[in-house]
Amino acid sequence: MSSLSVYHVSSPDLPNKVLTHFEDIASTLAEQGVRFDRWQAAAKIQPGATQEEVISAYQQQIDKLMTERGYITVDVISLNSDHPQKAELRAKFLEEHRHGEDEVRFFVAGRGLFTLHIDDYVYAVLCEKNDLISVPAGTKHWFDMGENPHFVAIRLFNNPQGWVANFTGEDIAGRFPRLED
Ligand SMILES: CSCCC(=O)/C(O)=C/O
Ligand SMILES: [Fe+2]
Ligand code: NI
Repeated sequence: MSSLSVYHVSSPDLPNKVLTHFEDIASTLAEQGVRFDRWQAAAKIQPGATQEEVISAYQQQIDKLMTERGYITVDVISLNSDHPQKAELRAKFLEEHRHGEDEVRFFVAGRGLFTLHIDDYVYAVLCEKNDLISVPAGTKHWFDMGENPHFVAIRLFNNPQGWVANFTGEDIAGRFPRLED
């Protein structure tokens, strides 16, 4: 079940609130300029499927997002626990970073934990299949795929280079909860 836990930066062990209803998650994130939608990921895709398989299964939804919201590049992260570089990949996304553009991710299988650091608060969003999250450019955040990744996310960019991250060098991510297996 998707969820949102909101913490003060000073209390990583105790969330101020935990939300599990879609409307509550979406409205709380919207107050921070973060868009959280639920789409239908109808095609059956297994983590580990290739980028080509995923894009062709979701071409219609991708085209809709690109046309309506102006994204120009798309790629896919599709990982399962057999991936030989899973530890390195996990470590890279676990460092707090920002992007110069919105971070748009459509989960079409599995799950992952996005954590956003906005002013004095931390918003941990457990995203699952069907969730579409759009985090505004410049928002500090990190992502945990867990020790045994199991997810497929379509990433949309309005930058022709695709994924570019600016790491903040802060160690805040290490203080907040990780994705449980
Ligand atoms: C859920 S897609 C992989 C993570 C990613 O692209 C990112 O930028 C995390 O912050
Ligand atoms: Fe990111
Ligand atoms: Ni699965």
